[in-house]
Amino acid sequence: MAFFGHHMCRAFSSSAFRSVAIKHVVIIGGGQMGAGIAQVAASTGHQVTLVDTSDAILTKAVKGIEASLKRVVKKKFADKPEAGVAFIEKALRNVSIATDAAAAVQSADLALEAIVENLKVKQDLFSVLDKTAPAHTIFASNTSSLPIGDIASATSRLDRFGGLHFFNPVPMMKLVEVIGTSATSQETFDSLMNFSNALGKTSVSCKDTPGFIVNRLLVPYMLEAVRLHERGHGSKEDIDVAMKLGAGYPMGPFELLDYVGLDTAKFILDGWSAMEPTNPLFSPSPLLNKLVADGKFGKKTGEGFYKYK
Ligand SMILES: C[C@H](O)CC(=O)SCCNC(=O)CCNC(=O)[C@H](O)C(C)(C)COP(=O)(O)OP(=O)(O)OC[C@H]1O[C@@H](n2cnc3c(N)ncnc32)[C@H](O)[C@@H]1OP(=O)(O)O
Ligand SMILES: NC(=O)c1ccc[n+]([C@@H]2O[C@H](COP(=O)([O-])OP(=O)(O)OC[C@H]3O[C@@H](n4cnc5c(N)ncnc54)[C@H](O)[C@@H]3O)[C@@H](O)[C@H]2O)c1
Repeated sequence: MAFFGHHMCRAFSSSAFRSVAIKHVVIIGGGQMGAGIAQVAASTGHQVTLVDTSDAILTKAVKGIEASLKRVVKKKFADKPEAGVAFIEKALRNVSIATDAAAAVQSADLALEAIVENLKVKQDLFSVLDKTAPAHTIFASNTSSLPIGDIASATSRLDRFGGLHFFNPVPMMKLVEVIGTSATSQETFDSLMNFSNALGKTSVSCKDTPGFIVNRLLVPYMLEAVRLHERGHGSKEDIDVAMKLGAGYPMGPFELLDYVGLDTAKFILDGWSAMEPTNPLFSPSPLLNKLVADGKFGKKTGEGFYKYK
């Protein structure tokens, strides 16, 4: 199968389902992305259920949301601290937590996953949710690199399945990539666009090609930086300073890889390398592999290319 050949054209199938006004969102995965999406959805008046595998993870996620909300209001309500407190309380009231995704989706308008970047695990999740979610519930994935159509294939609601790709840190990054597959209905696509806009984001429509727009450009760039360093052609620190001051990027490529998560970066690269083994942009990096094997996933584990403790 050609890497960029499939899922290219999106014909809108007619559907018995109208565009859905998304009010209750179930977000599966309470890590960096899931928690960030939950925060923004709750802040914009949506009812959110955040799902993960344990209460301990969920408690940490809610603490992270609270800390991030405090940073947001420090700027947004700089002159009105009381309004800031009310904003935080209102947002937190909109968030509930759960460990049973199949039960949580029974009242969902949208089920959005932000779990581990693994096709089989995402397919298994949606195949279970497909059985308990009402007919009108739209399914969406926040995948960084996998074809949405491949994830959707595990369900019977191909017309009500799309992609919503957010960026880290979600409260700060203004873009969402909205993805329809060849089977996504116009109504579903419109609902996803409306939801993204309701979150205050700028939305772009993307084809269902691996990496969509941003990651197809950003991931090869970050990996080229690692390879440049592996060749001995620059220190991590110098490369980061060079790209910040010479290209105006807010973070250098090593800082950004640590911020994204090296485990996620490796999942992306390994998946693309399996699809196109001869593409040099997707060739493996021994340094990245070693850091991941050592459990050094970046900022979230306290160490990656740099140390954070
Ligand atoms: C791989 C995936 O599929 C796709 C991806 O997501 S790729 C990654 C995309 N993301 C990027 O490229 C991020 C690049 N970095 C940046 O844009 C910026 O460095 C940044 C917005 C993260 C931080 O801004 P910066 O000015 O550099 O640093 P910093 O001083 O820490 O933050 C400034 C302010 O931003 C706000 N802020 C930053 N992170 C925040 C968060 N998580 N929550 C709320 N507010 C936040 C705060 O107001 C903060 O001020 P504070 O420290 O007083 O609270
Ligand atoms: N990190 C980024 O910059 C970024 C940006 C956009 C998209 N993404 C994508 O978002 C997804 C999540 O990335 P992240 O950085 O938040 O990862 P993360 O490691 O911070 O969080 C993943 C969370 O999912 C939970 N989880 C795993 N399997 C689960 C399951 N079956 N059911 C419920 N919960 C489960 C884990 O316990 C963890 O809390 C990935 O698909 C990733 O590619 C990541």
